[in-house]
Amino acid sequence: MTDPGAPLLETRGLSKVYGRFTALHPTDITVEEGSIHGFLGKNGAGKSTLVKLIAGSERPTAGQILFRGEDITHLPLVRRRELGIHLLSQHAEVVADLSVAENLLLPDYPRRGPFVDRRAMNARARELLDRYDVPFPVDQPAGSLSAPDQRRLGIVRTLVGESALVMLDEPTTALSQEERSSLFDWVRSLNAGGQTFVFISHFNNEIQAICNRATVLRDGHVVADGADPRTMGSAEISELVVGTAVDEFVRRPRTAEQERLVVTDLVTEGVGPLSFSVGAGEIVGFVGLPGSGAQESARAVAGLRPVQSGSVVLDGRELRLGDVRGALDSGMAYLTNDRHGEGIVGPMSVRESLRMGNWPSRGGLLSEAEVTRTYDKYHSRMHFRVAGPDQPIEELSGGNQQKIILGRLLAREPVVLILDEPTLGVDVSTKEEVHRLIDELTDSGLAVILLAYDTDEMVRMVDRVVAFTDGKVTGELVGAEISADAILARLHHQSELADA
Ligand SMILES: Nc1ncnc2c1ncn2[C@@H]1O[C@H](COP(=O)(O)OP(=O)(O)OP(=O)(O)O)[C@@H](O)[C@H]1O
Repeated sequence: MTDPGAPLLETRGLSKVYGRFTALHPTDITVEEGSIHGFLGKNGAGKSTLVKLIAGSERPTAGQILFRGEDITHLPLVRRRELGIHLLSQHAEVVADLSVAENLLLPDYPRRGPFVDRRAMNARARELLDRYDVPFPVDQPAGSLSAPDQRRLGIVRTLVGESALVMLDEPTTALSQEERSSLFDWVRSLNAGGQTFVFISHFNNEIQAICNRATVLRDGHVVADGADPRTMGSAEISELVVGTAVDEFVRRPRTAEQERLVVTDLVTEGVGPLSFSVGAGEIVGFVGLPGSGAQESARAVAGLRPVQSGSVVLDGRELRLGDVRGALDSGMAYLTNDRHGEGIVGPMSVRESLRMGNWPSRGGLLSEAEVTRTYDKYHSRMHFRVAGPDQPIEELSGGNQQKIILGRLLAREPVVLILDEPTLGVDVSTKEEVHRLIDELTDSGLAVILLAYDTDEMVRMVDRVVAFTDGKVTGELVGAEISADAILARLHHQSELADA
């Protein structure tokens, strides 16, 4: 039985302390039945901690959780799932080599004697997917689905059986604009059917588009509960989240006087030949759909993809193709948009993580003082919310991990920086600080390639846009030609070409 507007979930004095660090101070919030409730806050504010406590994957230090008025604080995760409380966490991934049906019904497969009854399992999965209007074949490996489809599969999984409250922790990370809006349409239609959601995002426009309630956390404290974000402007939301007004950084466009990176006729695994260049001090935005060559060429230039032919010249020197180490040693730095797959060594401390692979030495010995200097420098610029320099990086919140990985690349003092979604999961105020930092570095000649789904971010940061279609460079926008509409029109034009 649902009762729209009634309290579905309440926390009373709920808190979480890790060692000497308080991630969540005693918290009282209410999530109403039938709402889409946003949890907002800067990196490390305590949003993931709160949803993990509600889901039961972390135990609270003190306080209570009430679900439909019943105290569930001491129920284990599986019992809460049976009540219909589910969490799709930040890095919830499907099991790539299990089929869609296996992922969906894991671990309760229908059995015939000791064996899994595949026919019954597939039929049950089909019925579930049909119910939510999701058209995947049930027997294909889940890993072959696109990123948003994997997200959808994750969500349908939370809806199997009893489902009352689905919490989505940054579900739009790495999704394109189109993929985001289709995910939103779907969440809205489920919500219209009575499903309650908690939604975490660093994008104000997503919060405004989808949430009808919001709770704002700051440094582990609730600073607002129950506000309706649809009635608020983006600047107002940012101010509530950060505590002060947030100035959007807009770069003064520059024209490069000297080429730094020149790529000619590059062919990499079915993409190309591609030719482009980036000047000293220039920021160039790469725009293109998957398979267009935008991301592929960026990865190939950094040595992360095999290259069949072509040349990459950095400051007049030809690089060996497909050689990551060589590219790195020549001053090329690449920020991945898959920080979990490529960027993190879990137990290493924050301080060490910033100099990993780039250890400073003094007289042949590791210079601890220099490692500390690097920490101090980026800590003050990027506002890591950490317990201290020796905290293991795996304990940090998602956005703080992203900042450490970016700091590590900058500490290498590269001459070419390739950034794939640099502010992924980074909060509104730090995003602006990251933009300022990159802008300053271009003053000393750093050449930057930027890939970003957020077109507003691109418009504010780049001097030039290079558009890719079907493995070729197909256009360029410069100066006043650069706008969100012009960039989207390029992308749209490309999808029309792809459909034709
Ligand atoms: N296992 C842990 N041990 C120690 N500290 C932790 C642990 N897990 C989380 N923290 C700390 O608790 C704080 C809150 O983290 P949380 O993941 O809830 O932040 P968040 O608001 O979700 O941030 P983000 O937007 O970056 O994902 C962070 O400062 C984090 O370092």
